[in-house]
Amino acid sequence: MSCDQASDVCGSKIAQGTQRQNVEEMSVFPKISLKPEVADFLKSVFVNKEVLAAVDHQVAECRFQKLLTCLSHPPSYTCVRASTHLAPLEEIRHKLGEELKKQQMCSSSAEEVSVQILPHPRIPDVLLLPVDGPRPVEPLSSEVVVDAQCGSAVLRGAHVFAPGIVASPKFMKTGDLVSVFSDLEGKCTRAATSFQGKRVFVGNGVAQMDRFSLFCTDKPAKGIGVRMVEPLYQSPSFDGVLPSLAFLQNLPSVVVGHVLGPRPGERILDMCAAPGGKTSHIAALMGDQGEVVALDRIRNKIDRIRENAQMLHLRSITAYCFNSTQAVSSDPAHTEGPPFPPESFDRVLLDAPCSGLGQRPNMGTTWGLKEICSYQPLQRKLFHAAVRLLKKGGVLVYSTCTVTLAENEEQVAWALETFPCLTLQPQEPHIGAEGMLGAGLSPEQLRLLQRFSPELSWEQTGTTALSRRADSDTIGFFIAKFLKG
Ligand SMILES: C[S@@+](CC[C@H](N)C(=O)[O-])C[C@H]1O[C@@H](n2cnc3c(N)ncnc32)[C@H](O)[C@@H]1O
Repeated sequence: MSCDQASDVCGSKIAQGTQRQNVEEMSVFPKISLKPEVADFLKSVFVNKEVLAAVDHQVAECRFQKLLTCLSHPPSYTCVRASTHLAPLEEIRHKLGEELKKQQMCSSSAEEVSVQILPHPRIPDVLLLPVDGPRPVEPLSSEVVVDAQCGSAVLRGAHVFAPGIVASPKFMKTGDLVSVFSDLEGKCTRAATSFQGKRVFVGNGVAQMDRFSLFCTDKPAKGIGVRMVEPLYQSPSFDGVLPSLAFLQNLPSVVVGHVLGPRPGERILDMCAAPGGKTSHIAALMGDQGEVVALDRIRNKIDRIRENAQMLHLRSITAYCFNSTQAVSSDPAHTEGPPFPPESFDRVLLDAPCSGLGQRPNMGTTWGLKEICSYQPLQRKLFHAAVRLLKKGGVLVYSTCTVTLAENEEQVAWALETFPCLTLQPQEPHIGAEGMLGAGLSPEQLRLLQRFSPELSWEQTGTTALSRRADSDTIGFFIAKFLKG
């Protein structure tokens, strides 16, 4: 079934004319490009037996097709976590508005930049900035090609950084107006002068360096390579804007901190912490009173955790490079650094390494099924350590930024069976959808889970109230909260 056909099937549920118009308006990019084996696997997730017992085959297929479409598009809001441990929300909102106005004045397309900043109606430290797009921008004849990661960053408001550029016109000079294209499959040869492969247009900008500085010197080029003046999706660039007060973070990630519910004076473990977005949120929610232990296996990522803690003036965070699967010690006297004795922590966050298939915008991945399916065993090893390190009566939050059942609902079903001491808990706030059918969980259990599923509201984007749209048009994400009895 084609995407249009799938849309038509869903259209029977709502006003069809409006829906078709919105789907077309929003679908400026092709669906996320996946290896056929990965596309088949994902389809089997969204069109599974339990789902088919509850809804029509075409409805399930439609949800899957919409997922593929919305993954390649950016969410419609930029989410900023405000440092309310340092200043009141209104003050931060005002300062941010002033800073972004200054940015506007420096931009050549000043009048087009939106500075609307909305407080989230239910989350006290969230500010939302609507993303304007897709805008009617015409491509030019001069083309710069960037890698897919850089292309995704541009769609979320960034300028083009020089290391992301893979091709440029032969005689490109500083100040030239250029169109920027994202190389979807990573097939463009570095330093090429043109590229005809699979690519998408992400906007127009002004070259900040010539071709020679990009490709013909010994030193790798640094800094902004193209300053975007007409991005397809317009949202402010946060590079260096109020670094201690405004932290860019996806909305579901901010929800994780609140769901964990840390209290001043507690001892908290963040098992997979880098770059420290959630670690710093936890410390801020505790008013920097207590101890937040942050572990990550990758040494150079530990510096990022420390830098973020310093930038946000948080002293209660201690970061260690450590493999969290080994974080339980048999020596009860060893309490300083990792490994720790069992039952050392009041709350544990397991924001697990995952296949990342909820990230947006993501125009394509070259990963095969082997990579996509490699995370479940690692997540289970980490889960074992998490449960042992948690005190009785303590809270464990498990989260991922992916959409598979294997890494989400199936992990919950496995955890409930493996650890009889765990019970699922309600989440506050609960602004996402409930868990997905397919892992044998009961309706009550599914209601306790929080799955951010942008595909569920994709066609309603044009008509839904702003705050509801911000809650639903997010990255794909999953949260489960357990109590250890
Ligand atoms: C989803 S990211 C964490 C994002 C982070 N919680 C945040 O909000 O900024 C997963 C992290 O797990 C780390 N990781 C993977 N395996 C690990 C292990 N065995 N022990 C500790 N960290 C691990 C990765 O290096 C990666 O930084």
